[in-house]
Amino acid sequence: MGKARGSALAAASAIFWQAAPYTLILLSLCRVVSGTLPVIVAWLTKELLDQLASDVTAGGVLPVASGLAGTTLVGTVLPRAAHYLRAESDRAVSLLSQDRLFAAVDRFAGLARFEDPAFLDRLRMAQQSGGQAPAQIVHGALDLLATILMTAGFLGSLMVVGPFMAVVVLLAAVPVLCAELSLSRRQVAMLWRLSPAQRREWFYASLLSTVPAAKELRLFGTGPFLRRRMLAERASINRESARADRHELTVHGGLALFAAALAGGGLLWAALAAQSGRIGLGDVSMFVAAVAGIQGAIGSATSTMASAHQQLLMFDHFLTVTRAGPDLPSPPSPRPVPALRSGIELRDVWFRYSDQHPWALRGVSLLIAHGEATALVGRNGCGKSTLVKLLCRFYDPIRGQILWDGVDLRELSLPELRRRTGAVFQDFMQYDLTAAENIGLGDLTVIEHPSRIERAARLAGVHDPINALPRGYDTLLSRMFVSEPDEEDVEAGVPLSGGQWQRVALARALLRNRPDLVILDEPTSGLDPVAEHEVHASLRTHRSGLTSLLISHRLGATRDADRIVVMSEGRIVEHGTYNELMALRGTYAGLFRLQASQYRDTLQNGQYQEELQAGQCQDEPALLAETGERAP
Ligand SMILES: Nc1ncnc2c1ncn2[C@@H]1O[C@H](COP(=O)(O)OP(=O)(O)OP(=O)(O)O)[C@@H](O)[C@H]1O
Repeated sequence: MGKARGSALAAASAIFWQAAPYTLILLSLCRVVSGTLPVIVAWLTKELLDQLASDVTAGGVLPVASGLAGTTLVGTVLPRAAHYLRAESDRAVSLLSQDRLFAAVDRFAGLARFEDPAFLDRLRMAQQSGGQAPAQIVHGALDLLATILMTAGFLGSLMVVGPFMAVVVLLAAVPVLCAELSLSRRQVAMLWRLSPAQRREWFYASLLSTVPAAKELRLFGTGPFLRRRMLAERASINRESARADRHELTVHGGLALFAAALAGGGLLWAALAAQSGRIGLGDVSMFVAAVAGIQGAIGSATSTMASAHQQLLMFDHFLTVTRAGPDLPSPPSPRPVPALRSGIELRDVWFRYSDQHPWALRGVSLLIAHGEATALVGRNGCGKSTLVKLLCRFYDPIRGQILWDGVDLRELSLPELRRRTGAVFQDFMQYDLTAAENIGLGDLTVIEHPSRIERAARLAGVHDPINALPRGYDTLLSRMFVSEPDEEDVEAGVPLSGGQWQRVALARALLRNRPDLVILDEPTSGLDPVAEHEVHASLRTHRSGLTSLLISHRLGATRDADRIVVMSEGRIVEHGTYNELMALRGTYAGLFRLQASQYRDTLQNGQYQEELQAGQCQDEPALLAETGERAP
């Protein structure tokens, strides 16, 4: 434990040194001076009093008096300078440590760490320390250095002046130090114990105050329930901290009485000894300064150490995250990724998310041939998105291989592989940025090229809605970050509808200049039928000649694929063209007929005709195009 703390202190000091080397030197000097200054002041005071008592001339006291004035001046200026240096170093250190933390997070090439609750918890705690931990730890160590210097200086001085007084001061200091250390350990243990309750409290608080949960909270009326849970967590935290405060009050009260009794007794002795001429007036002042200095320093150092100790625990999370090795193995010299020529082959791929999870893929073998459109269908949870995650190499297969033109993905350069892949995921992102930036994030090299962004938007069928926004492509697609002067302006930030957001995500994926592999995981599930029809037509143009993988529960969208692959419980159970699968009359044909029958029933019972006449329904060919059925 001690060794681990030592290594954490060394790591914190290294970050501090890299962030603010000169400030660290100046701060260390400040702490050395602030540790020794009270001892020097006490010596000069003693000297002055002794000289005054021994009737020296006015000129004789001048050097000592000037020295005392000088040190007092330094003592006044020093805390302010140290305060400034501390703030300056805090800024530099937090910038560097935040950068280190998020650079480390960005280095995780896969998803496994982000889906590991224990690791996520560590990451959250490393974030919560806000990059302050390394600076706080070093400040704690410097405070301790100043306390040690001051205590050693006063004890050494008292040993010279009168060993008996040194014993008295030591006797007063040791129990205070022990008690304060034990209190600080208790406090850290308590904070550690309380952290799960605190995190639960934050979780409930965020549910109560964020947009995604707001709808359900209002609809189901769960606000009071969640508020009660949040307050219950707060109440349990309050109970525990009140108990700790009562304990601290008792200990501190006892210690104060003990220290006061010892110091008072010692002072009484010193006064009597001075009166009887056994010690000088200066010795009494030295004694008084030593008692006050040591007790004050120990008091403040222990509270600094308690917070440094707490920061050490936080810093441990920071170190675990920043020192974590790569989550996906990478060869020493990864192979370049050439343009896809023959295809991507999955060879007997088995995968599960952890040893505790069941297999999500069970021996999948599949060729996604170059230039072909492959559609992947199957019921919820059959493993479609998992297969996509493996194709993007967010995870590696547990058994089996995925080959890019015959080369295992694990041997290839991952950044290059990702550059050659374009994807729209089911859980696509909605960035609180402008429309242009939301699309431009798909390829940072063209984020400043409006024509490329517009082309992608047209392809995804979202150009017209964006163009109609108050500030066109420069409209902020959120009101979250609307600046204060614009707050009254309803046009400053405009949220999109769910389907429009989905098209923006599609445009982002299509921005890449002809990626080798395009993965579309339910790219149109939130679109209205007309929009879906348009987007599929547009995608067909974009896809032609490209290798693509389309996942969709709307089977009509898959019938044009060169090959349809049907999955069930982690296995491929059927594959072939639309005609082959329909002729097979297996799972695909069954699912297809089921979907089509729902439309056919509507058509047969006349409801459709009425809706069409009332203008509530799209025309029949468009409907049938969606299901894939031919018009009778
Ligand atoms: N991060 C994860 N950790 C553990 N299990 C997971 C994770 N993601 C998916 N699974 C499990 O893996 C299996 C396959 O899930 P997957 O998301 O691949 O299915 P899917 O076919 O895409 O389903 P859907 O059609 O509902 O999107 C499911 O049993 C699911 O519970």
